Amino acid sequence: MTARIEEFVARGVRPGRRWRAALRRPLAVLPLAYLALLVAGSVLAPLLAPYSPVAADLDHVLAGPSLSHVLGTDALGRDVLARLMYGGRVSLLHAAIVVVTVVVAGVASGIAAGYLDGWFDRAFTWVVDVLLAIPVLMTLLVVLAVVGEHQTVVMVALGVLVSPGLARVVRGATLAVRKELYVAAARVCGLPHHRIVAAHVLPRIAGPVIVQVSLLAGGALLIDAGLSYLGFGAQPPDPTWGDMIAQAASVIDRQPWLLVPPGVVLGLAILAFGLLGDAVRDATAGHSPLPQPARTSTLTPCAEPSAALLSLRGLEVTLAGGRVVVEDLCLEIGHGETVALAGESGCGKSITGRAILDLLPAGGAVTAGSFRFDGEDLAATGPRALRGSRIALISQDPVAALDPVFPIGRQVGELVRLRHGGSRTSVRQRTLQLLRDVNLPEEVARRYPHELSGGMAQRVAIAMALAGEPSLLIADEPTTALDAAVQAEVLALLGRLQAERGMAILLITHDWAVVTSFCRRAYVMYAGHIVESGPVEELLTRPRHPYTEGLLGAMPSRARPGTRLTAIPGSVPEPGQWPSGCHFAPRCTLATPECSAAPVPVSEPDAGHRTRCLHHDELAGGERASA
Ligand SMILES: Nc1ncnc2c1ncn2[C@@H]1O[C@H](COP(=O)(O)OP(=O)(O)OP(=O)(O)O)[C@@H](O)[C@H]1O
Repeated sequence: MTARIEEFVARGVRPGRRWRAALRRPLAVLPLAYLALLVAGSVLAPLLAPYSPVAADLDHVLAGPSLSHVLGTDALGRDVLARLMYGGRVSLLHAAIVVVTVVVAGVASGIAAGYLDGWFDRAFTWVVDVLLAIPVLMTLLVVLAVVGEHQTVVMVALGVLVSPGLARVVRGATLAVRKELYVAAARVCGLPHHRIVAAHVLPRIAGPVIVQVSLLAGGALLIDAGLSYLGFGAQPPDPTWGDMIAQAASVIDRQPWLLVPPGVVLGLAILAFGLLGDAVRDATAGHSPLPQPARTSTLTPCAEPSAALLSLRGLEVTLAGGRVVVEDLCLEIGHGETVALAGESGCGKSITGRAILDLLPAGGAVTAGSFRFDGEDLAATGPRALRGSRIALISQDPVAALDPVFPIGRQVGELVRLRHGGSRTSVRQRTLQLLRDVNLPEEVARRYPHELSGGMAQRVAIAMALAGEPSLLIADEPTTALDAAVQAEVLALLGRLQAERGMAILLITHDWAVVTSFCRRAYVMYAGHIVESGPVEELLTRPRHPYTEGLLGAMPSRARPGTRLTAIPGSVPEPGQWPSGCHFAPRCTLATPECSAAPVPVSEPDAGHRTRCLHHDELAGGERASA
């Protein structure tokens, strides 16, 4: 727990502060200043250089540093300082072309592959593997032989050849960020992909990208100098640093000093890029993502219309590896109704909620069933279009659903702007109103997620869910992580908002105390099946399934003084290990051979009260429950 809090704190350190602190260190200031000096000297060379880079002074060839030639002259009496400044224009421009190419080819493709996943990612991995197998230098020599005179093309080719390495890094970082709960939350809220990438993915991967790019920039300078040294670079009389080194090498026995200026300038430039990368790495340390992916679903057309807000019929959900985790699930929620989906851990409650939002784990899909929302059959489009606007989600871990690097006001405001548009002032007003609606003070807008308590974070999550004015809110264990007092406050808040806005709520929980205090109707789920459903009052007084009866028997609030709480023997079987027929049969005291012989049909012994039990008559009246 402590580690988790520390993780949140570390992740929540304000990025602006971290960057400013990192860039104030000498190891960042000095390289930055040096690179700025190089760029300024090169760009302003026509104004600042003391001589023309090609003006020969044959009376002063191979001269050492003097007042007239600060860095001396070369074999043709040309001023070394002037040639260094003009040479920087070519060398730095070439490095910039390589960097831009790498960023466009490597970063863009890496983000696309990591974010989109699926076939694009597979194709990307294949192409990157092929490109990585190509020897860079050999290929570059071939390019030089073909288009050697077009230095820009050569540099673009170099950029393309070295970009797969960066693309792989970017893909990995994006893949990790994509699995963060707050990215899933942003998708639930209906943010378009480009906005999610810009707001949540790019800031998180910027650190590793800048580190890689700074190292590549140094590498590009070195390769450019190498090519010039070999005579493949910009042709004389235009100076380049590599060409100056080559000329200095040819007269090293007569004037060794000539090697010093271009060698030192180039070496320090490469070192500066490396140090800058280190500073950025330090500035971005402490960001470690968590997993949680998603996939689309397929639905069949609804057989009959339904007046309910949400109607699921015969839903089957299969996860990666072909594991069926939800089977033949039927569920209805009326407009403005509060319904519970209750059951032990591992029964498939959360997966059902995620199927409704089309947010299943990678490899998961709805493999059978139909889905109708507000009279609309979603067989063709799936529920994705409803996310955020018509259906919203709040989860058990609200802090993880908030982006740690942005203040709350910005995160809520982003959704308000998306849903309602309008001026900055109106977005701000709506944002503050939403915070007030969930009983939070306005100053929370300036806070970061790690500065909130669990209850406050859950209120923020509720405010974000409300931004789209949804008709249905799926609340997945919204109070499990909170203490009893805060739990009651959050439930009271949900109840008030539900009454004020006429919003339906599907409350996923294993806590019967929450079900009884908050919901009118409940569905009881066991091992992928809905085993019983009906009004909460009836379920409490006359359970029609032994599983519901067992759960109620374990409720401390129903225990009689002097009696022991009852517990259901055994545990929920894993998907794939479900028994045939009734999934509960091995744990059931009423089980007979017929229970395991064939799938148990759903029957409706009382109006609106359904059960998947052959022996429900033996439970009717709650005799056993009260015995
Ligand atoms: N991301 C996932 N990858 C693989 N299997 C999963 C994943 N999420 C859930 N499952 C499996 O699906 C089944 C149902 O899980 P689900 O989370 O829906 O249960 P639950 O009833 O909501 O329990 P809990 O209250 O503990 O979340 C479990 O067997 C679980 O192991």
